[in-house]
Amino acid sequence: MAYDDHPTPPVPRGLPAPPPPGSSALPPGTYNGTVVLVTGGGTGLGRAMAAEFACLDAELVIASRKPEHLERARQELAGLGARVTTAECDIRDPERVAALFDRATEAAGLPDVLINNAAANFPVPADEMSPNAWRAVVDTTLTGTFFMCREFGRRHLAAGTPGSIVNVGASYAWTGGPGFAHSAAAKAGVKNLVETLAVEWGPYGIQVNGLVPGLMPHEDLPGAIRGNLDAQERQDAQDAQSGLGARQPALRVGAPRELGWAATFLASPYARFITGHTLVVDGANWQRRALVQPSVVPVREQLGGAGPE
Ligand SMILES: CCCCCCC/C=C/C(=O)SCCNC(=O)CCNC(=O)[C@H](O)C(C)(C)COP(=O)(O)OP(=O)(O)OC[C@H]1O[C@@H](n2cnc3c(N)ncnc32)[C@H](O)[C@@H]1OP(=O)(O)O
Ligand SMILES: NC(=O)C1=CN([C@@H]2O[C@H](COP(=O)(O)OP(=O)(O)OC[C@H]3O[C@@H](n4cnc5c(N)ncnc54)[C@H](OP(=O)(O)O)[C@@H]3O)[C@@H](O)[C@H]2O)C=CC1
Repeated sequence: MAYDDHPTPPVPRGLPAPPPPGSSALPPGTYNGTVVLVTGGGTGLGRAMAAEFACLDAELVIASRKPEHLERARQELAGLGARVTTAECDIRDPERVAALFDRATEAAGLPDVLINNAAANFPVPADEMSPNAWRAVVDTTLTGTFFMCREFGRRHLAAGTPGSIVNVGASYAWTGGPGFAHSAAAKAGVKNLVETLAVEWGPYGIQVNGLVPGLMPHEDLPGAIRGNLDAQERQDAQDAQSGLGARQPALRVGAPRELGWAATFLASPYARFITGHTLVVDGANWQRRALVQPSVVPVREQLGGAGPE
């Protein structure tokens, strides 16, 4: 067939939209009798994942620093019919992490599933990053995740019970994250931790997996990150593109419930032989590369004006 004889390719429409809210791939009641602890479960993607577990009859424990985040989510999850315990906890403090597990165990039983979703992040050029800014992000995202895993692992090892951990990551764990040196380094550590702990704890029935969201905007995004995305949207408007979706191979951004469906699968009985794996839910955005990339704009210029909120 000559080149000119090829049929006209279809108009690109991107990846199909996900099923509507309230849908599930797993059987009803999959998490009946299962306690699921979600850190950062009061906002954003943590709240969305907690909602998917709730729809499958999990009993939930949601934990983070701010009671107003937890109370809002508690009401929403209770509206889905879930039993919910809230617990204030700063995951950077190992004693408070131990106290969180005590509270969860007293209220609901030792959690069977741990979703390590809490993290901290803001854009800042590496050369302008203060030691405290580095610590705030790495201590939360990497060290806090480790403290949570350690407490969960210790208690299950002592009890002789199986369990499942899902650590939420980010794709710049593989690529580096210009403008996010602290978070990218911490997420690389989180991915590595998944691989180490899966081997250490597999013999005791504890699965450890990673889950990486792509761009999934939501109303709780911190102002500094929202501002960064808004700046790109303004640029798209100048380029006559149509929003952030146009920058993705999927031609759309992700819906938070798509992450929830992946989390409920990874921690379910149907994924028992999957461990040490990090699943990326991002419509192949992180693999997008070309020999010639868009013109380089130094991170310091991209973030001009960005500073502490
Ligand atoms: C556009 C592409 C985006 C890709 C993103 C992909 C990955 C996405 C990851 C996430 O979305 S992670 C979740 C993000 N959510 C949060 O971070 C919510 C929780 N965040 C917070 O509570 C705060 O923002 C915090 C600063 C991270 C932590 O609060 P904490 O009370 O512990 O710290 P502070 O004492 O307020 O600050 C510590 C230190 O950091 C400096 N700092 C804070 N914000 C900024 C900023 N925007 N720019 C530069 N520096 C900042 C702050 O000044 C402190 O340093 P010192 O002044 O003491 O030196
Ligand atoms: N949204 C996106 O597009 C992407 C998100 N991610 C990852 O997804 C996860 C969720 O992010 P997202 O929902 O967007 O962001 P949010 O800011 O909504 O969630 C972060 C959560 O972490 C909690 N948290 C922060 N610091 C601590 C701490 N020290 N101790 C306990 N809890 C804490 C916050 O609650 P509180 O303030 O009450 O403590 C908040 O609920 C993160 O791991 C993030 O890195 C990765 C790639 C893309």
